[in-house]
Amino acid sequence: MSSHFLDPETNSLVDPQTFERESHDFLTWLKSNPGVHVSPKISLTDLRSSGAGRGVVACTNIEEGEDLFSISRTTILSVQNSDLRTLLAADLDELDPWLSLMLVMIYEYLRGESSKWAPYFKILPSRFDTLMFWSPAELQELQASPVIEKIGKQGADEAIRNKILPIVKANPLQFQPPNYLESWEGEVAANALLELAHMMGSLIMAYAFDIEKPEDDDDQEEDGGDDGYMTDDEDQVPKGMVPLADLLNADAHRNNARLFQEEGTLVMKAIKPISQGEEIFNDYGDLPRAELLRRYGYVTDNYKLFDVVELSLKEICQAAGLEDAVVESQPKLQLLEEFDILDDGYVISRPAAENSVHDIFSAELLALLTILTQTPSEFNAQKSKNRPPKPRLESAQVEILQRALWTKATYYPTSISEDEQILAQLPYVAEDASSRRKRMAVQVRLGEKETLSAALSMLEHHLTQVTEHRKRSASNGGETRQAKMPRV
Ligand SMILES: C[S@@+](CC[C@H](N)C(=O)[O-])C[C@H]1O[C@@H](n2cnc3c(N)ncnc32)[C@H](O)[C@@H]1O
Repeated sequence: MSSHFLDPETNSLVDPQTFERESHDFLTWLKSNPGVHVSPKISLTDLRSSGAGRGVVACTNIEEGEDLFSISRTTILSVQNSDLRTLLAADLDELDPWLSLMLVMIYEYLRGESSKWAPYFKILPSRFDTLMFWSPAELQELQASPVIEKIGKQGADEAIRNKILPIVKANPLQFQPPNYLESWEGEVAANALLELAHMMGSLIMAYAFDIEKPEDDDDQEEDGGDDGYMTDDEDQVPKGMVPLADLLNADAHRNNARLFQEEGTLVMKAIKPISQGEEIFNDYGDLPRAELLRRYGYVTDNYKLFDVVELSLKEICQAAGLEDAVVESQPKLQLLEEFDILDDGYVISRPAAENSVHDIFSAELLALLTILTQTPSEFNAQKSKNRPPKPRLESAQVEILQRALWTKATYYPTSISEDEQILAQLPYVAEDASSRRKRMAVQVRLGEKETLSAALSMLEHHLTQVTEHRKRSASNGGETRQAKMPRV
């Protein structure tokens, strides 16, 4: 059973009756807001026994296209709708969408019952399994997964200390310290704020929606941003907490509802017929399980097909025998950089039966491998053509890729079969955080190893095809070379 829904007073699991009552109070509050409509065909349900917290289910059959609920824009917990917007406008304007919503949520949370969103906060979790909260020992279970580098805890801590704490300290009237603190001064208070800010940051990451201006018409999925809580420039869209819309769990295969952003309201509609008793699912996108874990703190096998393995530029350069991967000292890398096709890392998706090498190994990766295998005279010719190399995947490129993938596999201390055995011994739904997290870590690292292994098998098969083609071509006097070369 998930321990996310704890009674803040007793720190013990909220009992089912209290859980039900909080759901009921939340819905009563929500429906009391102007412009909010909730279909009587849906209800909130307790899914803690399957590790999924609260969820939304159909109480009766629902047709495709039916409105499940609509939430007026004024009910969204956002910078726009909070009084803090008028009280501290200048401070809020200085912050990016993540930090400004974080500050607003801290403000509203500290107001307790005086906040318009008090009944909403009561049903939101205060504990998370997102990677931000894992101990070093728990993170170690992820082994060589690159997701560890993306957690961004240090950057988030710094942003909170440097940007949020000074505003909170300077405005004690707006941000009343909790009872156990006299003021926001000192390290104990700073740590308490850090904890509160991380709670809000994690809620934004796993619950918030990008809120489009009414005139934009693209539908939005929930977006957890990039590394840490902070985001790239392109992800500067205002964010908001949309009550009820964020109580839908997600499932890559069973997605049956979507949030449509209309002029004055956001409407959740059924995108498929939904049968009585069925859970109503959103979709968080095609996320590898490592990302699902980082942003949402859970994994399910339904996201297995999106697993990836990542090779860094450095790992590929090493496999190609280069001394380093410093662009300034490597003319081949420089050339790719000039054409804007050099990356720090390359993502390799989990191969499916219908995939060709072309689907799994990107054109940018193949261009890198191609240039790395060019002889000095080929490279000079390439430079004088002033064109990026045509991506190839023949034996020379395959060899580098195989070497890089084999080396990568050695960074994971356990094998696929060992992980399968470990997984078989771990409880499916664990009450304690450490076994729950261990299970998820093993699922993630196992998925990456399976992806590595499948990519290697695919390369092996491709190499056989390339070799056979060469032999056939040689015995035919080279005539079939262009016509039958395996596609890359
Ligand atoms: C947007 S909220 C959904 C509502 C959430 N279940 C709750 O009780 O507040 C996202 C969180 O729900 C949980 N979740 C979503 N989909 C899930 C699933 N298919 N299985 C288990 N947990 C899920 C994860 O903890 C995730 O961070």
